[in-house]
Amino acid sequence: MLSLKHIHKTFNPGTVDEKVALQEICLTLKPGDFVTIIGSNGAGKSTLMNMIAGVIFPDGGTIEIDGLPVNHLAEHQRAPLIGRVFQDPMAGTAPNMTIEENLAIAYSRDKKRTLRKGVNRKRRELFREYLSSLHLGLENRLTAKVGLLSGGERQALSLLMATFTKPKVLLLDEHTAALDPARAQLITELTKEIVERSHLTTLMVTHNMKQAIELGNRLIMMDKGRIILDVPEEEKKNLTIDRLLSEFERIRGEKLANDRVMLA
Ligand SMILES: Nc1ncnc2c1ncn2[C@@H]1O[C@H](COP(=O)(O)OP(=O)(O)OP(=O)(O)O)[C@@H](O)[C@H]1O
Repeated sequence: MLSLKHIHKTFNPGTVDEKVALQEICLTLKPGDFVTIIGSNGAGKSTLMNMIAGVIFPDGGTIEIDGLPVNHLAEHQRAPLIGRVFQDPMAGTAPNMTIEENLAIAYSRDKKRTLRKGVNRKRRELFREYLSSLHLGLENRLTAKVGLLSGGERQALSLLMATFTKPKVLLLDEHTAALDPARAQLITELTKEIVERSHLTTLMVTHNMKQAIELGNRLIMMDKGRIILDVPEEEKKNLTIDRLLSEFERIRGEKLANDRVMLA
């Protein structure tokens, strides 16, 4: 479903600011795989997500989504294939538009131009049904401006919008990190529910090791632009934070000096 082969990226090559962000990344996800990604600051996690989304392009290597080579497709050309939720709850929705208008945009993402009709009665019913799956009562607030929603409500809506059209790949970029613990837990549970229900192929970046262990069927750890650990489903079931930390120490020969990663 998602295949990355020998991906390299160096920012500002040949200058004093040269930075190798990704090196020799090879990663294949089967349909329905839910992979969590952890790693220290600057490990290359966001660069990897941006590369899959088409925000930045690799210097070398190939990216395929659902068998389609996408290396040279721009972000908007890949958009029908990809759902993405960012850390900032404000990032995925338009604050001055209503809930139903936001949903209408998400709904039309993979439709032909002729089918883009905005909101009608049939769609409103569909939106209500989808919103009620969030258990937040948003189905009764279809005409409320999104800017009025709380951070947690808005992130739940972003998640719904990103997954509405069942994208080939779902990218979750620390999407619970900006929420208080209760809201983060709610969004974590919704994520699990939606990903499982729609069998979505998912990559989730998180700094929370507990969350990385609990969610998904595979875990990868990145460091200095490389994948340094890839834990498959069976091993992941017995994984603990202590084991992850000692694996990091074993591979790197040093302790993981990163408070944000330790927060779990
Ligand atoms: N546009 C850019 N120009 C120059 N350097 C960049 C750019 N984007 C990222 N980098 C550098 O590439 C490296 C990888 O950054 P990236 O944001 O992917 O790390 P990350 O694992 O997401 O880190 P964090 O957990 O801190 O968000 C870092 O050293 C970063 O400074």
